[in-house]
Amino acid sequence: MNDVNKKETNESWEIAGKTLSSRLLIGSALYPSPSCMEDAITISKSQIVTVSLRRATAGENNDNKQSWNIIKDLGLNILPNTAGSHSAKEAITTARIAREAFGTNWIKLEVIGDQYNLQPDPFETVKAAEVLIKEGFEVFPYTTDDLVVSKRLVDVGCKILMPWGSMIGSGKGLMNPDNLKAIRNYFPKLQLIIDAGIGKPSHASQAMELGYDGILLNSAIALSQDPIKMANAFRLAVEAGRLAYEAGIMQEREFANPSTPIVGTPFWHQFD
Ligand SMILES: CC(=O)[C@@H](O)[C@H](O)COP(=O)(O)O
Repeated sequence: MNDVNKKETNESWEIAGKTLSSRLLIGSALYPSPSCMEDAITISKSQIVTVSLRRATAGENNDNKQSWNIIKDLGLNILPNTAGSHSAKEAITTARIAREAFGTNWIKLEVIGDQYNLQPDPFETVKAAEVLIKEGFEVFPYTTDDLVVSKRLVDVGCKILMPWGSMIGSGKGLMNPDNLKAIRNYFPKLQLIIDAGIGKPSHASQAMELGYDGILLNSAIALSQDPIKMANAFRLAVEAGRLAYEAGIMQEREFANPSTPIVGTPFWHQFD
């Protein structure tokens, strides 16, 4: 590949010991059917798929087995999640079962503290992360955009943080971009993934332009009218946002600045 062609693609990146080309992490729930899920995941080019031990994946409950077989056959990295847990104890038990069931030490730690807005419980999340890291798990904690909670998670050993964009399934995008920027600036080396609340491809681009390392989403793809087309749209948006970040985004200015600089005498005056 020559140098110009190389600039068409994102640089590869590393997370939890894996080198990946895609920065889009995808959920496996809420799709109208297992085959739609398969096509959407394939076209998204995602290399990490999150699956729940406690919840259904695509389609009806009896489609669960079929969905799981499809995901296994895709040969991607599986990120089991603890969705449905409301305490550290519940999440730890779920993570331990998931490690056996899925044969991976990766865990998306999700401890819900409020059922109405599905906000993560920061206290229980930190408690569970500490135990799981000691047990050798690679913890991907779903957290809010609070800097101090992020610091506590790092203190107990988290190398990845997954702050929310906004509430799960809300599609509201980035509620607090300034908070997300603060986390990015405070932890320049940590792997940071936006998890939840992404509703449109432009939200995903915005997060990538802030320098986030990846995006995890589910509802906006699975619940769209055409999940396969939408998965492709999100792939492109994540790639575009990352390319823009790597290219160096221009600083906003308070005043106009001519994009065509005027140098010397305008050419028509030369004939005066
Ligand atoms: C699939 C999963 O793990 C979700 O809990 C995740 O947080 C994605 O949220 P959205 O459905 O809002 O994209």
